[in-house]
Amino acid sequence: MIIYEPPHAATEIPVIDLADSYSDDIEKRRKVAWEIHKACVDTGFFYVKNHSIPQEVMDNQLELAARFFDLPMDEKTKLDSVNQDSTRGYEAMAAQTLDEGSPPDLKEGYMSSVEAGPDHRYTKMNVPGTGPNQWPETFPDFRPQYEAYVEKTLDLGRHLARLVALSLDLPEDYFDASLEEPLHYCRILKYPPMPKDAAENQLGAGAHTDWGLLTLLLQDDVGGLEVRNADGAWISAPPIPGAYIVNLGEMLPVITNDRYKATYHRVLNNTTDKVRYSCPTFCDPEYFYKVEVAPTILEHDGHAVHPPMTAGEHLRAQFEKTFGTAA
Ligand SMILES: O=C(O)CCC(=O)C(=O)O
Ligand SMILES: [Fe+2]
Repeated sequence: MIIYEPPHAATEIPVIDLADSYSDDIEKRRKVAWEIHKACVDTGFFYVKNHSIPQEVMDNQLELAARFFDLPMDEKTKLDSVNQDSTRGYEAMAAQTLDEGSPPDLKEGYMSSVEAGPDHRYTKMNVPGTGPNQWPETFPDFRPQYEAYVEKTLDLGRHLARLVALSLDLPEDYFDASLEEPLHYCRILKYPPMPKDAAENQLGAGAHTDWGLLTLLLQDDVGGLEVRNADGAWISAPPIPGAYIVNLGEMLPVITNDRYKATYHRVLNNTTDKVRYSCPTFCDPEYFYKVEVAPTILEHDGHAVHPPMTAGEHLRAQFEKTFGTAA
């Protein structure tokens, strides 16, 4: 049983070594899960090292991002996400405002999600916001490399979800079925150096929380990510070579009756002359999975703090909270 304790205000983000989490020895896996438990309660953010993704794969993905953003503008705008209603594709500079009421974010992006062609069950069931991805025709290597990268991060997401399950005294496979075909989103982002004439409170990415289950963030060596701790102070999440940053989305407070945090974060690219590239993968349960308080938590608390919703409804509600129902 997990008793509620108020979180400590973290001054730095913990680094969790995943090596033992791949062990056959359950006690070793539990120890790693306990580290994850503490990080989820205190910060909602942690680094993982000794994970399953080779350095070369990480480097190649950031290089792929740079090559994509170097495509001629008319090639990128052919893939503009505003051309269809599934939010997949190219996101022009300053097209998104993650912190409502702030000036637009100083970033350019591209996003892929579940490849839902005419035969996909989501298409047949008229799931909102679904559809095929938009891949650049003049860059044929892009799609296979991008898709292979997504698969690797989703595998890491599944592994981390097993540790999160253990960290909540749940069966290790608690999330497995929901993550067989995750409702994932994978983005590449390009942040130019912050311009001198940026508007007040105009950032690379405005302060926001993520919406789903787990986010796995790959960032280059430029830095600029900041995370808000339990005291409301912003602490920096500098690049650590070889490590991923993992953070919890808004589904985990629902599952844990608010024990685990979906933490605010933001990006400033304050270096004078370097572009920053990053690649977050949002690993979320499939559309119809019921996001609800976990049985171990319910047993202890006797009630659910948040109403249950399907993963799809939850993401839609988060989207509308951020962009309004008109979006
Ligand atoms: O680029 C980053 O470091 C963070 C991006 C992010 O927080 C997001 O896309 O949700
Ligand atoms: Fe985020």
